Amino acid sequence: MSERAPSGEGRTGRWARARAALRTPSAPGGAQGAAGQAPGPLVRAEQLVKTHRGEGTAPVHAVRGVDLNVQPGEFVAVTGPSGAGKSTLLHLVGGLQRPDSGGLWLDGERVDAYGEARWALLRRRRIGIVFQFFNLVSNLTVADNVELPALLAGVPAADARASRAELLAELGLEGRERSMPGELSGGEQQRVALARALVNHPALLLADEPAGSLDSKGTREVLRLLGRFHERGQTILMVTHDARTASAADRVISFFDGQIADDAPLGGSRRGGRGGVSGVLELKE
Ligand SMILES: Nc1ncnc2c1ncn2[C@@H]1O[C@H](COP(=O)(O)OP(=O)(O)OP(=O)(O)O)[C@@H](O)[C@H]1O
Repeated sequence: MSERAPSGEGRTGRWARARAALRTPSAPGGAQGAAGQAPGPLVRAEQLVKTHRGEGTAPVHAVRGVDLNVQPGEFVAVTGPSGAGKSTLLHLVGGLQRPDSGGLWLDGERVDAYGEARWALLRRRRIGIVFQFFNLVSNLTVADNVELPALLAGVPAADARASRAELLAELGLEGRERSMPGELSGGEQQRVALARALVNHPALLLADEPAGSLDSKGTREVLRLLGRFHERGQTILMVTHDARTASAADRVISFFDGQIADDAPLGGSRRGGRGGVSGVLELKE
């Protein structure tokens, strides 16, 4: 790819450019605030409400009036017990589900009323998502899985190939391009899923229990990689029920019964702990 740097700095340079692009003035109040102003939140939610209604079952009030700001470059974990509504919140932010009421802004643009087609475009260009069970396309090779979102976004095939090669090398998957997902370990599959989520250089990476089906070695590896991309400026919003996984983030939101019960930087005065991937690695060693 023509913009590849020769010295192994390819992705670092690209992340720096992605960060710079994020800060280019365009929308008032968004992450791209006017020159000289502090950037606004990349994600802003106001009074988000989502109730699941199934036929013949009682409505479930999964998200009950949530206000949330995620700043560019933050690594935020949403943690809480099973059924608290964490995944529903993540799905709302990623447009996989629509709120019943409330407002949602991404990069300063109001998106809660977007239809499916606009959301699909937005996700393709600006949002990467990793899921607990990887969700790779089982009959496509590793290479094709990673290139697919780039090709769908209209990236020329040669550039998609170059990005895929660069990411797979970075994620320790060189030589596995022709493998099928079923031939890989869980940890390897999650790394492929991470490559796929990052191939279009999304402004926002959403992760739903990214280590939820991995053993301790796979968990350490995935959290280390998330930490590495975060250090380069990647904004990450991750949900997990596991406090140790959450400690990889630098801000932890406790979610309980559809609402935010606590919101604090790890290592901040309220928690007194220490955030960051090195913290979780020590805990898991
Ligand atoms: N599509 C749906 N239809 C009906 N109820 C749903 C639906 N999705 C989630 N729920 C319910 O909404 C509540 C919140 O679910 P959600 O998956 O958001 O919680 P969670 O905190 O992510 O839980 P877990 O950690 O177990 O994944 C739960 O009671 C769940 O059963």
